[in-house]
Amino acid sequence: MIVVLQWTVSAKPSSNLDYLRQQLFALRDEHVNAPLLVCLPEGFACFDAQSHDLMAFANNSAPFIDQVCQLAKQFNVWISAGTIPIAEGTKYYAASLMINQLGEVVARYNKIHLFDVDVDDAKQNYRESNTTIAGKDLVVVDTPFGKIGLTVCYDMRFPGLFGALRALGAEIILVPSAFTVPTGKAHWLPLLQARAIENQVYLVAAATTGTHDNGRQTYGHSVIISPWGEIEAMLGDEANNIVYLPNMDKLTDVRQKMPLLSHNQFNYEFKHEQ
Ligand SMILES: O=C(O)CNC(=O)[C@H](CS)NC(=O)CCC(=O)C(=O)O
Repeated sequence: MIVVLQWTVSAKPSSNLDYLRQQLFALRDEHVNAPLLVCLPEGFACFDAQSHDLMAFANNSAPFIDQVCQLAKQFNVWISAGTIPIAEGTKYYAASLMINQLGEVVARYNKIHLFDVDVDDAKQNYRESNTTIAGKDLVVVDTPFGKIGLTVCYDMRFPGLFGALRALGAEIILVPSAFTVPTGKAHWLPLLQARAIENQVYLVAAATTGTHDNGRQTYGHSVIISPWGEIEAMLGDEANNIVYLPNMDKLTDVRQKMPLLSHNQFNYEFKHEQ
């Protein structure tokens, strides 16, 4: 089973851990026997805090990561740990960790495409690269749920990344997100549906939602989309969860009937810009 947790992520890491712990308790009562992959939003550790606070957290995020790992072990679940800032020098990576049910970090993807964009909302100018280092490596990780490709939020606008993950064997692609409201209204679903359809993968997008501590708003609408592009489950802008069992036979069927990977005549190249 895939579980998506959507909530209004706080700037306070301990509040976010408390929320995660509460949800894991509730899930354990409801889904005792099924193996669970619990997907958390982008920025779920420490959302949009003042930049010096975020940098301080990023410099010492290991204890927080340990606590998330302990929760995975305690509740016997896999956790897609949305993004956690992990410092290198004076900036940090927006790292998406995959943690197994033993509490081990089995994969780490650093967000590749950084959101340096002007948006018509209250914040207006997003310059993620001021604080964040762009990742360079593609990650597909073997799990009991399938082969999972890792991406983050703004990455969803770059089909080359998703095509490359599919070519590496991805069956499910995760897109933990913190979308703006105007871009979400305009693009969220069509982008995710296109990425699912063209790559014939399940797409799982866990998003943060609502008005955050500093007044910034995010779009919510966490969603799971099938390899045929169907919206299998979607939330609104309230805090809520999705619990969903993907059907891998359906994925195989879609790929067999329309073999896009072998028909594709184009390759994208990954340009390392730095
Ligand atoms: O800042 C944090 O704490 C967490 N990270 C984010 O909120 C990131 C970087 S500012 N947001 C996005 O990538 C939005 C993309 C988007 O909205 C679009 O592509 O339209």
